[in-house]
Amino acid sequence: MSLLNSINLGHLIDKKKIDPAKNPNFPLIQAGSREENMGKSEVQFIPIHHRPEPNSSMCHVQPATCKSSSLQQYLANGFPKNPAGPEEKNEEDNDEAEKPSEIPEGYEKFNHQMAGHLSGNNIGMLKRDGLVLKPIIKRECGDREINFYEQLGRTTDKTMTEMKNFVAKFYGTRRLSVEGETRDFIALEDLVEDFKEPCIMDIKIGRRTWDPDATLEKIRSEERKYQDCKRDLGFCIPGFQVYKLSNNQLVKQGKEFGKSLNKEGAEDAIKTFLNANECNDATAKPCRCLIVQFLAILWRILYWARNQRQYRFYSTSILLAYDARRLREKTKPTPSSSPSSTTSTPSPQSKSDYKFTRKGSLYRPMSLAVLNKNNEGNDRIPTGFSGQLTKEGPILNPQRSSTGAKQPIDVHPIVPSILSDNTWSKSMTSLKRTHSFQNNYDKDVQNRKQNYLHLLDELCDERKSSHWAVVKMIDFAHVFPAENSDVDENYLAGIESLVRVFEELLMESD
Ligand SMILES: Nc1ncnc2c1ncn2[C@@H]1O[C@H](COP(=O)(O)OP(=O)(O)OP(=O)(O)O)[C@@H](O)[C@H]1O
Ligand SMILES: O=P(O)(O)O[C@@H]1[C@@H](O)[C@H](OP(=O)(O)O)[C@@H](OP(=O)(O)O)[C@@H](O)[C@H]1OP(=O)(O)O
Repeated sequence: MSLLNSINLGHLIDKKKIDPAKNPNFPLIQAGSREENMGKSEVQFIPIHHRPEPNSSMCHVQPATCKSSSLQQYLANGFPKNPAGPEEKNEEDNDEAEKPSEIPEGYEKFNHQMAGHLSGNNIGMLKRDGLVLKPIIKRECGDREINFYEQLGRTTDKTMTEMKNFVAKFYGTRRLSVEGETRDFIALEDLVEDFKEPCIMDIKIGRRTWDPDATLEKIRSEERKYQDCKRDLGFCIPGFQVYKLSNNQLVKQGKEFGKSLNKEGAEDAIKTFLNANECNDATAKPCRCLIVQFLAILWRILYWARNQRQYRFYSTSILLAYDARRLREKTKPTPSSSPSSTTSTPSPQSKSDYKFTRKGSLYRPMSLAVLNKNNEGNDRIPTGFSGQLTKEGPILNPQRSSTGAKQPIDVHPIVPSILSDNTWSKSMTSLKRTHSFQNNYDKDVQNRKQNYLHLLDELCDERKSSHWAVVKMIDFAHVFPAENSDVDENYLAGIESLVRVFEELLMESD
């Protein structure tokens, strides 16, 4: 049996007997077999989207002067250009300075790589026809990642099938001649292909970022990096870029910046990424519509991570991306929202009456109770949420009829008339109800998925149906089979923490 097959059949054999640390070849493919596989995979058809490149003039705009602390300044406007390193250069500089001489015909350099390896003379990932091509630098890492995508493609397991929703589509491998050398690449769906002004953040999940095969030296080097952030948040930020709405500048931050961040710095970086950290505007708030789009998927990944027991996801990342063009449209002041508008008469029960007031994390039962109760202790929005959160997720109350008799939970809640015109409230109601981690999750959530997506569409844009934010799991170079059937606590803790950060941003959002 090939080693590849032994992984595929991992759930049928006694996993306790598999100790990757004691099987240095596991899960490598036997010498030669990968070579044969390389280049054989066929490209599936992907439509080519012709779209204008982001306006290059955006990169010319100089950062606005900021009077706040230097970290704030860097977060808002980027580090000064030199001598800070290549990641602080703007996109145009990168094109100028690193123009690759020998990119194969028909391919382009992929300019939106936030982290990860470069090959040869600064050529990192390539792109073509809606695909990105990730260079295989270390054979064993490449083989592991390819194996993982192949297993995922074949899986019939329910939890792993669910995972396919969170992963870029895999299109096999490519062998290309780059700079006179033959190199192998992994072909993946380009997750930011459709974005006009792609804002992208790579968030590496887990306190532990080394795998069971790591040498002592590798363990030590990983433990030294992103120390504060990994310790306090269970994730770190190797890189991001953002098109700043305030000054139309593209800001890029790389590994060295990420390594300098502590918990507060990382949270600020996330706000910067969300265009919610304007140095000249202390009142800048995250866009609720954007946060909801991210959270909707992050919650599903959280639920998935609570269930998956087959793999250990070391050093994988969550890729967050959105289109600043759409955010700009969304945040444009409309006549009715303009303070000078004479036609907008505030309703006696305006949105602020329903503003969530909360201290601390949604993961504390008390804070959830506060979130959901008004001053009289009654349910603010009849979500059926009890105010109690177990490790398995929120507990829903059986509904009571006017006679006090318990009713089954209404899966199509009637939104009170006061809220019926408020898409946000409807979506929150739906989101909180679908954010059930009880056993009824699948039945409840999956059955109402269409309705739920519809609400999100409505929330994001009345006219356009497509979402403009993406959340995907990427980088499976260090995925190993689980040695026991426990959850991947390291991964789960990182995702829980990331969800918590976004839930807190949701409470701050406008
Ligand atoms: N499918 C994709 N679509 C768009 N961009 C992607 C995709 N996959 C990866 N990227 C971009 O490429 C970067 C590097 O990807 P990835 O982490 O997979 O590479 P790597 O070389 O394995 O990284 P590392 O050194 O952290 O192991 C990501 O930060 C992201 O910006
Ligand atoms: O050293 P860096 O700049 O932090 O980047 C590392 C590095 O690329 C490392 O490769 P290697 O030095 O161990 O060969 C990567 O490890 P893997 O190839 O095993 O994944 C790390 O992932 C990089 O770390 P990071 O991107 O988190 O800074």
